[in-house]
Amino acid sequence: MSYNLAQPDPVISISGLNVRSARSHILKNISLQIPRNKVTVLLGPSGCGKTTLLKCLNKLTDLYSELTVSGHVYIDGDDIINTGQDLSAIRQKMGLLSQKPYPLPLSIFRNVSYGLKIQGIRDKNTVKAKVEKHLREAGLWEEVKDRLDQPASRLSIGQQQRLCLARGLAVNPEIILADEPTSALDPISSKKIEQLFVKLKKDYTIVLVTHIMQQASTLADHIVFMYLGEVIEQGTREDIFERPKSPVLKEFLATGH
Ligand SMILES: Nc1ncnc2c1ncn2[C@@H]1O[C@H](COP(=O)(O)OP(=O)(O)OP(=O)(O)O)[C@@H](O)[C@H]1O
Repeated sequence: MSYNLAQPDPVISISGLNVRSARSHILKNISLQIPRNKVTVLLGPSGCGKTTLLKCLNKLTDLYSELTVSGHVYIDGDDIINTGQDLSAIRQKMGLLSQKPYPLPLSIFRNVSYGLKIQGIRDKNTVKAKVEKHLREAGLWEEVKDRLDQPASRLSIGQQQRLCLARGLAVNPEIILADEPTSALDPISSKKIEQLFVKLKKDYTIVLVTHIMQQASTLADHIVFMYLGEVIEQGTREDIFERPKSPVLKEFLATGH
């Protein structure tokens, strides 16, 4: 499957992005476009900067005073790196899924309604309908519909990860950022998350960090291969897996690191 990488309206456009710590140059002059309603996979060996790049997209880098970020990250045309814009408004555009699920210490229902509250939705019937909608989107409704008032902590880890996805979707994001979201999950739960991503890209733009090649080759529309803080190659999965150009990508495909 091929598509035009140079979309007229990429949801995220990055140019000249650099991240430095006192000791190292972590991201080196990254320029990249992330297409709308596609799955973009950030692929590369451990330590190449995938998570740092993901953190730049929702300004989580602000939490690390040791990091200096320069350059531009445009989300829907707004440069979030050089803006006085309210951070929570920027972050509301994005749902974040991390390696391990972190449900709130609340019931299953309230984990999802929490996201609705953030948006000021309080009408009881609307909240109920939206909680069901997002649990369905996250493929969890059938498993939890009879125990919505139970603590989220009683769910399996795979179910908790889908609950966190539902909670993220309840904030009505445009973009889902996922940092190795299946790394703590068993193969069946991992498969479920992968299948959800394929469905969700119809309505959301997904940026997924993984070093699992199988996952990249099943899910990705667009793959960005990173190495030592640089984008080395990007393209469709055919470009990356069948026609790799650079020696480091060839080596990574052959050895996994
Ligand atoms: N807050 C920080 N301070 C200093 N160095 C950092 C910081 N965060 C990340 N780094 C360094 O930046 C480099 C890239 O880290 P990052 O976590 O982005 O890599 P990654 O590709 O996601 O790796 P992995 O696949 O192992 O999670 C690493 O060398 C890491 O030690």
